[in-house]
Amino acid sequence: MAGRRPGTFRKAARTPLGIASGILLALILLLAIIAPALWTSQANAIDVLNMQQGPSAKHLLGTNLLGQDILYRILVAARLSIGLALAATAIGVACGLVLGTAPVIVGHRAGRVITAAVNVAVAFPALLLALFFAVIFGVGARGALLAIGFALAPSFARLVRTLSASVAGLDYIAAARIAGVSRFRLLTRHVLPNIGETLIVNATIAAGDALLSFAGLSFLGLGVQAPSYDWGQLLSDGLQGIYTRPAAALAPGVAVVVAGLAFNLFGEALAVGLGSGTGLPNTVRLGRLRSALAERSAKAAAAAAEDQHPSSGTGSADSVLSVSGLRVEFPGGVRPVRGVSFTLGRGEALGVVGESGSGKSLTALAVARLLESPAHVTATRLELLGRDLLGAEAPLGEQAGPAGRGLRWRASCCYPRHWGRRAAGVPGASRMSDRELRRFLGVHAGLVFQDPMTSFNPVKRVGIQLAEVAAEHHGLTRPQAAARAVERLRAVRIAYPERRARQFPHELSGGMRQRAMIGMAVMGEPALVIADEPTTALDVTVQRQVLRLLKSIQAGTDGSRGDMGLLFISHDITVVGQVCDRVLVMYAGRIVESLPTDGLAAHARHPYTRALLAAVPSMETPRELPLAVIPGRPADPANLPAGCAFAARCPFADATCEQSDPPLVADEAGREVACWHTDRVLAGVPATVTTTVDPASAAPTAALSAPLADTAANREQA
Ligand SMILES: Nc1ncnc2c1ncn2[C@@H]1O[C@H](COP(=O)(O)OP(=O)(O)OP(=O)(O)O)[C@@H](O)[C@H]1O
Repeated sequence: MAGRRPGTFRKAARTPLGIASGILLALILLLAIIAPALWTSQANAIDVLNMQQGPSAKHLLGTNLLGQDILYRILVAARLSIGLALAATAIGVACGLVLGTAPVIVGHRAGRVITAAVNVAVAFPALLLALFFAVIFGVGARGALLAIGFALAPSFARLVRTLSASVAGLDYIAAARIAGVSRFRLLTRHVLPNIGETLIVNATIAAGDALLSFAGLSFLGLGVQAPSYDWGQLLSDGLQGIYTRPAAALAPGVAVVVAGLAFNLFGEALAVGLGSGTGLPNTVRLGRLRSALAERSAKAAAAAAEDQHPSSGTGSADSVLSVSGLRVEFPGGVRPVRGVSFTLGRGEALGVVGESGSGKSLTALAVARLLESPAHVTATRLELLGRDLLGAEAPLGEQAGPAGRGLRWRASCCYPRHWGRRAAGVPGASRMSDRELRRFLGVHAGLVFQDPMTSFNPVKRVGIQLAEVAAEHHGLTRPQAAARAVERLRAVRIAYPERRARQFPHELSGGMRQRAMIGMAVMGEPALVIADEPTTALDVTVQRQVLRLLKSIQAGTDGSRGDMGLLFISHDITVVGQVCDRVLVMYAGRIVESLPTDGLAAHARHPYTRALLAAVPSMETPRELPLAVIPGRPADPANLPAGCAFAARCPFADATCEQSDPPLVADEAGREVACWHTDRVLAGVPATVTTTVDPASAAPTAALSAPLADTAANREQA
């Protein structure tokens, strides 16, 4: 919804259903425009010799009481019927917009009254409201128009309110608020443009309903009055002779149904098309998968090379999560995750660090099976508690895996709805259906996102949202789930949990929301919790509290089982050092180093890891010198070099680095690094041959090439 790219709306209509219903709708609208100009005289012509006749060659659908041709009248009535339906929908949308957005503009108290009134109005069936308003506004086309328009308003008001609430909590709205943007401007510039598409889809569907409602009112004699006529009135006229001339009644009925269906189906097609691309919080904007088989086979060779990194991805009986050869690709040759492998043991906290764009979040989302098309996720192994999460398709015939790994199977999945539908191919893994997989992940995995505001539904109370998880995945009754939600809020050290459970997300502070999010993630004591930069949005004090909380839950010092695996994603290597037992350093979609956090500064051998450590200022960092930064920019996942992706920014890089990507090699202590020059890195001897390092970044480069500064922080880490 928010931030949808231009053109997506048009693309949504390009489904088979969208095309068919679009053509039908266009024909009906064209008919409504041209029919009165072409056939009004024939429709109004009175033929006293042929009154109340059945279908004949001259009058294909017969004639009415005055001998007027029913077919021509149905064609001509299209304009009034459809015009009134569209006008009523416009009134409904306009009133809905006013009522739905009023609470934002008029302030809290008046806003609550309006919201309550809208909620009461929504409880009444729209047709009942239309009849009520029809009596108030009087008989006739204008009265019916206002009646149906106002009857539609409450549901649009509710929709606008819900949609506005869902975008109102987003970061950019908060930023605009802080910048002093007025409420009205906030609404017109930031909120409404982001809910426009959904409103249009709903308005299209509502136009079909309005058409039926008009036919109903006219049929009851409350709508269009003679000498004007619409389909409802023709239906009413035709019904008088239903037994002798059924065509006169059936034909206007068919016209109403066909036109109503065209609106509804077109709206549905738009909704399905647009809905498939809308997202999860913190997720990736999705478009269309364009991967052709030829492209796939061309990439296979490069993939094979990347997957040869031995890494820690062999899996073990005691591992919570086993990932091997995980890659994520987007159309256009974008390869943000390239053959990532790791295992996460029970009770282990594994950190993933790297600069922005290194592929950390996509790795987490792929593991949690949250990536949708056009993201193309493949892996040779993706198992949680030994169960295959990916579902596997037939092998692509690649048997050229790394020596000792034996036959290599390539599991592939693009759409969540395909989960489990593929034949199981990963040895030892059992296949799950879609439902089983959802349930399995719901019970055994929890997620904590960077911004809990976008992860919580803004219009639902916190307790209800937590309870939903328990009710859905743990089979608890409502009261049990509610009690569990309160208990979890207490466990994550939220004061007055009963009261907080009854509040909406926006009523909690940032730190509280994040703790509530953690509470939600651990509702069922999952085996795996993925925390994607959970403290980035928090101040340092709250950050410490949240980190401690996560650590205590993971280690079991808070009374929980203590065997939870924590996959902790951060761009801050010192935070990872505090929370995790082991760290994976990611660069350009690959793991370039894997080592224990204990003695991180002393043992880091990859220039990138050392650069990340050097970039952390400490109390002893000389204030007169500029802070060390990593020169240049992160590699573009759509345009990766043939050799080491870090070479262009690395002072140790030489021709070898530019030509070939170093494999991830384990030392005798089990630490893994992907660098051709670890000895020189440890000795702090930069390359003699200058590479393509950005000359503008020469000064910081010196900081990289020097051995890691002997600062207090580094000593502490060492
Ligand atoms: N839908 C998409 N289409 C194309 N490229 C994408 C898409 N989503 C993400 N990417 C690219 O994938 C790369 C990795 O993204 P990811 O979100 O995993 O990075 P990250 O390391 O988590 O960064 P951050 O710390 O900023 O969250 C980025 O370069 C990003 O531009």
